[in-house]
Amino acid sequence: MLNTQLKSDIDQQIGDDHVLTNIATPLRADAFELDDDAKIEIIQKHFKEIMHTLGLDMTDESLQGTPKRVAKMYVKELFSGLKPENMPAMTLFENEYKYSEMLVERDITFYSNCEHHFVPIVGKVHVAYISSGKVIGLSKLHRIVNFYARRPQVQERLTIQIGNALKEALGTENVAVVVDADHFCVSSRGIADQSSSTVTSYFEGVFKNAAKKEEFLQLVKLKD
Ligand SMILES: Nc1nc2c(ncn2[C@@H]2O[C@H](COP(=O)(O)OP(=O)(O)OP(=O)(O)O)[C@@H](O)[C@H]2O)c(=O)[nH]1
Ligand SMILES: [Zn+2]
Repeated sequence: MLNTQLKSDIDQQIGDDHVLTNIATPLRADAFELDDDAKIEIIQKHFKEIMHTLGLDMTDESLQGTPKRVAKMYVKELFSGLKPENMPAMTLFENEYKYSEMLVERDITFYSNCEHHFVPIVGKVHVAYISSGKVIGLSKLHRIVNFYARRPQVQERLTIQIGNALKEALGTENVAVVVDADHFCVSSRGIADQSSSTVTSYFEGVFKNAAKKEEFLQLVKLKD
């Protein structure tokens, strides 16, 4: 039930100013008309063409399997989070202990891909929430992060999608997210800076309050 709601609503949320903020990944209406096998078949064909165009000998034994491998990896792994049915099921529990402080799950490792260059974004996500009566299985926090990471992404959208999904799943406004990531489009090409990282944040509910924000940042040790 909750999951159905998540699937249908999660990409469109009412923002702070009650303006509809569209943070949906831009997908066409017919995005899921083809099944995974059909997508793999088509991507494989096109990827083989790309490799051929680069001048690679596609009869070479080591290269032959690459188009299929890449196609499968795109559909089943790297971009599996495009498919709403891959949204993780949420396990919620009663907050039996009446724990009322923030819960922080820090250093959640994620692997995503930049939608501008299709090269990796690798980083850590730190999330926090304050229970409104329900608590969530800790692994589900990781699964939500990974679901949205498994899409072609920009970091700003990834951050908001994770935050909105947590708010929806937990039925609370009190959610914070910080994403700290290395973009290979910045480090391995282009400007080729290997030492910078990109930090984005999402603070809703009580986390807009300076003291709560500070407490969260202290707990994830982003400060000092
Ligand atoms: N805001 C934002 N920008 C990103 C993200 N990932 C990559 N970019 C940037 O998107 C831009 C892509 O736009 P272009 O300037 O057209 O691309 P480009 O010519 O390859 O740019 P260079 O990287 O400067 O060579 C680059 O500046 C990237 O650094 C992200 O998650 N968020
Ligand atoms: Zn990029």
